[in-house]
Amino acid sequence: MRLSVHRKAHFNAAHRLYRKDWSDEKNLQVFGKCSNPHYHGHNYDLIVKVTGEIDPETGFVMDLKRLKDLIYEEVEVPFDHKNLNEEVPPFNELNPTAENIAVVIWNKIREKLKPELDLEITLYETPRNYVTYKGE
Ligand SMILES: Nc1nc2c(c(=O)[nH]1)N=C([C@H](O)[C@H](O)COP(=O)(O)OP(=O)(O)OP(=O)(O)O)CN2
Ligand SMILES: [Zn+2]
Repeated sequence: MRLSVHRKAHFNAAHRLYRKDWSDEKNLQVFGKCSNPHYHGHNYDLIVKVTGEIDPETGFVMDLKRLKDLIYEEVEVPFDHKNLNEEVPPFNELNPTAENIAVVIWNKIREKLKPELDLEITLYETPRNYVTYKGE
């Protein structure tokens, strides 16, 4: 029997949707206001879903305190109140779209989880725009 535990988290960050190899005009044409050279910010909401078997000894799929600490270390500390393009690798080289941010978060958390656990990330960039990624 497999079931899922979830942890919500939150961070604020600034970004600019932008490709260095495109002109400002092309960036503006493709990314619109999100390509503002002076950046803009979002209140990101994150949901981390971990799926696995219940450990018969602990009754846990995973200790949610450990998941909370993992998200804090891997996401909140490096991302919160940061300019993603300027301060948070790999977004100096990778366009910080919601999709790319979700994949980066997934990779960071995946490597800290036991292999038998499945991971899915839901990232809200605005209350109405969100992406999901489960490593497929
Ligand atoms: N596929 C994607 N499309 C867009 C992304 C993205 O990450 N992936 N990002 C943006 C902008 O960064 C930003 O999200 C602005 O989007 P927008 O729809 O204009 O949202 P609003 O600021 O108007 O706020 P709502 O609350 O969602 O109305 C654009 N596209
Ligand atoms: Zn944006």
